[in-house]
Amino acid sequence: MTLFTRPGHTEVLRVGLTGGIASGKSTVSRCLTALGALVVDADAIARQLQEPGEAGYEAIVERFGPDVLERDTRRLDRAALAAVVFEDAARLAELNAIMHPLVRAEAARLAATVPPGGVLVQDIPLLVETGQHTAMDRVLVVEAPEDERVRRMVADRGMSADDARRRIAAQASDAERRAVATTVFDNSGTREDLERQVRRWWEAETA
Ligand SMILES: CC(C)(COP(=O)(O)OP(=O)(O)OC[C@H]1O[C@@H](n2cnc3c(N)ncnc32)[C@H](O)[C@@H]1O)[C@@H](O)C(=O)NCCC(=O)NCCS
Ligand SMILES: Nc1ncnc2c1ncn2[C@@H]1O[C@H](COP(=O)(O)OP(=O)(O)OP(=O)(O)O)[C@@H](O)[C@H]1O
Repeated sequence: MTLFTRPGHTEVLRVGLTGGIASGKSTVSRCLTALGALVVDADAIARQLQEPGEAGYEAIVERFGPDVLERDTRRLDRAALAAVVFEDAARLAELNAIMHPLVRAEAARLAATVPPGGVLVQDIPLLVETGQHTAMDRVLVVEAPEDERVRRMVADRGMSADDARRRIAAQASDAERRAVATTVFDNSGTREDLERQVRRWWEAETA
């Protein structure tokens, strides 16, 4: 995919993309990738760092013990770890303290590959919670009604409604994200509606 460079600009436009779980961030990032942005996905980096032998995996096993591994494969049992951390704020803070510095370092390495005048989009679910919005030129927030997000998590990811609500409770609120947004995308309609909002934003920023 060729990266877009803004005519007449040499500086990189740094864009933070966030939203609550299952709000539609991946849909927005796919659209921005197709338009020519470099999208750096914090969830994908975190998962990669949790592969056996990687730094995140090693630190998690040391801190959380073998109960968070699948017995046969020795890979991280994501559901088991999620059950532990989304029930207990102190354990979630321990996991965040392990993962966030590692994710930031890898994200910075990838971000450095954007060309002058390019558009860098950092897709960070916890952008506001981790204070990283202050380093961005723009902050894009995707919103969808909470009940609809819970419905999507239950239907598409096999989560229980209680698990879905616990995960929402571990994140900032829509109001907290909205307070730092430069643009809010409304994903209460169709995917096409959402993509139309993204294209409109892109055209205004890159004209
Ligand atoms: C707890 C884990 C094992 C659950 O894995 P699972 O496959 O179920 O979820 P996945 O990683 O795909 O994340 C899905 C969504 O959950 C939410 N979420 C993930 N981690 C966190 C967290 N620490 N706090 C609040 N919400 C979170 C985000 O909205 C994210 O988009 C995993 O999310 C994890 O290791 N999280 C810690 C690292 C982290 O903070 N990642 C978020 C961005 S850096
Ligand atoms: N407008 C929409 N209408 C119907 N389904 C949608 C819409 N937008 C997104 N979805 C579906 O809802 C789910 C969540 O969307 P998506 O994966 O884009 O959210 P996300 O914010 O990236 O989630 P996560 O926080 O877990 O990374 C997906 O299964 C997606 O296909």
